[in-house]
Amino acid sequence: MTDAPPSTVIADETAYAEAVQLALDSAAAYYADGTSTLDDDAYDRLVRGIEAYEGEHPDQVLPQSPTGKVAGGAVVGDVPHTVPMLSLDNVFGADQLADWAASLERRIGRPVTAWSVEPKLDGLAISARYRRGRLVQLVTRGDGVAGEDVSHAMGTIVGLPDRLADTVTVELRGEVMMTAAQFDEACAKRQAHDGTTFANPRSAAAGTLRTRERPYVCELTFFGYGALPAPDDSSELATRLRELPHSEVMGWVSGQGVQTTDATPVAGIVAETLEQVQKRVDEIAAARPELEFGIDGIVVKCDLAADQAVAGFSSRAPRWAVAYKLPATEKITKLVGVEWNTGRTGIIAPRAVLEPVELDGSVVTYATLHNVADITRRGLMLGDSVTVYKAGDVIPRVEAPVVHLRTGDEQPIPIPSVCPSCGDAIDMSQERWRCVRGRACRAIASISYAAGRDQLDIEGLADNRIKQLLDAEMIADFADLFYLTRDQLLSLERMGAVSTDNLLAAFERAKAQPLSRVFCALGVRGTGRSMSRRIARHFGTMEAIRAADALAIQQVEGIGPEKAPVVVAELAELAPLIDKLVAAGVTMTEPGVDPSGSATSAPELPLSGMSVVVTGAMSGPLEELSRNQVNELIERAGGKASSSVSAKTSLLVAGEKAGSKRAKAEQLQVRVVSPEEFAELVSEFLP
Ligand SMILES: NC(=O)c1ccc[n+]([C@@H]2O[C@H](COP(=O)([O-])OP(=O)(O)OC[C@H]3O[C@@H](n4cnc5c(N)ncnc54)[C@H](O)[C@@H]3O)[C@@H](O)[C@H]2O)c1
Ligand SMILES: [Zn+2]
Repeated sequence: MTDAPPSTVIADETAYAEAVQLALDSAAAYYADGTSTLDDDAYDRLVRGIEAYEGEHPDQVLPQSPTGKVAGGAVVGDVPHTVPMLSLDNVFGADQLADWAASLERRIGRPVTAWSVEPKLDGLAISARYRRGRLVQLVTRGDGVAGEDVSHAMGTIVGLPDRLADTVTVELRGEVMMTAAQFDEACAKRQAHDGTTFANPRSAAAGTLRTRERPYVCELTFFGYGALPAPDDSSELATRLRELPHSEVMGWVSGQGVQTTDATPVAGIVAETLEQVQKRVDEIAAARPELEFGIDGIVVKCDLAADQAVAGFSSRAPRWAVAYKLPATEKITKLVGVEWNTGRTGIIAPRAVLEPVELDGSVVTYATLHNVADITRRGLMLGDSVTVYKAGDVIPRVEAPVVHLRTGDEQPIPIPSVCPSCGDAIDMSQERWRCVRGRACRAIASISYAAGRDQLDIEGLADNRIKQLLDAEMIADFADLFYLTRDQLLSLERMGAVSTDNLLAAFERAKAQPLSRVFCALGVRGTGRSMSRRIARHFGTMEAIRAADALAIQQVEGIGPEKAPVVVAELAELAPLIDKLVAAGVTMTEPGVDPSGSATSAPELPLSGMSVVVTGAMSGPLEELSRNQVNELIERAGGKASSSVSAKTSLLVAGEKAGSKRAKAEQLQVRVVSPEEFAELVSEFLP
């Protein structure tokens, strides 16, 4: 988080004028009712682009440009502020913070010994005017000089009392926002009223604060971050507020019964050194995903009134404070689909498929939608532009549709009427839908997968047979199959002696499958057939795989730092199952791999170092093999099975009806062999 994020590239004067107009329109919508078409990241990139263009073409700067103005110059007000309500300058990382602090200390001519460090609340600034202890007026920030009267919102803002503890005359400044719970409720109310919703808590707060007449009332939250006496007030309190350190002013504010962030995990602190400031910045950033309200950075202020007074203000922002920005946690993207999955416990959960979007350091393609109620409560539709939230390690979630970006082409989201995994009924009595089979539902799918042709290849074990065995509680997972007795199987309905013996023989054959298939049967997330083969060939034994930590697992080609810990964690979870497999005598080694686990490409193997592609119909000794089995054969013989022909391909095995891959191989002068020739080459590895 050290560098400033990128900016929009502006090519010429026309593009510049368009960019300025877009920034003005967006900011006007953003501060008015939160209906901007841009997310914050896009807006910030745009403004940085405008700034960069203006730096290079100072003669072309338009008077209405948003740069250097409070609220991007897009807002006006008619209630003058007693003291301007300004913006904050930004820093992006520790180095920039240190530069800012150094220049501030040069300006005031002494080191700053006390820094106040607070969260930057992501809402709307408001000035709350109290006269003799009574709340008399609420004013928005506006253009910084004058704001808009929003006194109608009095009484709907938690944390902003009608009366203070003392009969004092004072102006409180702070942020109006919505907590996650308030946002949910606001969405539900609006959904019930006009079938639409708010895009995110900040725009819900903006819309709610500024709308005078709404048939429904939404609750807001206030957090104070400053108190100002009137400039001409010379009372004892006014003098005290002017002279106290910021942190003590905030103590006084909360003593008046006004909410501050004091009781939250991101309470303001006073730091003596920049190291301590940075430590608190990191703590606040780490706490962000769990907060009940949005923050978009950390505000660092000179705590001492004397330092603030000497530092003063620029026309746009105080010089004694700075915003340490955190990466955006929310973006607008498209909802392209909804998938339904039944989880381990039988819970049926929808998952949003998104147009990929970069968020807080990773690309997000899927996001949680929690449950059906969540979809209806938000009135989500397929094709909607949606706000997606992700911070740190939290699972990304779809916050809401951006209703004002609808085109009319949006479609209702299909809701399943039966369990997507087993086809049985859905228990809809709770908000979280469940398959009526509960945990057993997942078991059917995972056992059926393990028994599949490309895994343990257990012939004669159809899904209804698996259901029967689960219902009779003879098995709970696929390892239990290897413990079934002849008598148990015979006791099942529609199960004769012949099928019983066939099934038992299939179980015996399954025990002899190589490690790569046994591993694949485990169904570890992200490890399909070819990945399982790679893992098996890399480690050689199940013991070695189980002993591997994330770093060791990452040595396998194709497993990155994100996937490795998942594999390790899932294997740990599967330990009891694997133990049962071991005890049942299932094969736990990979043929042809040195048990030390190292050698995967011994030079004496016929295909070592070769990338082999197979296409067309197999014939001769390969005729009976599935494509997966041919691929296994290639890897046993030391080669790498690949699915497409490229310049890196060493060999194409082309059967009849080979088609385009053959043409491409010829064009690239890749060696082409028939299935028979290939069988000859790898004869000692044939199954
Ligand atoms: N999506 C859009 O179209 C769009 C348009 C305009 C602005 N924006 C977003 O708004 C941001 C600029 O917002 P801004 O001009 O309201 O604020 P700012 O970034 O200039 O910061 C100043 C504001 O910080 C707030 N604040 C929060 N916690 C505070 C604390 N502890 N102490 C002091 N102040 C605190 C106050 O409201 C203050 O007015 C941009 O970075 C952009 O992301 C988005
Ligand atoms: Zn089910």
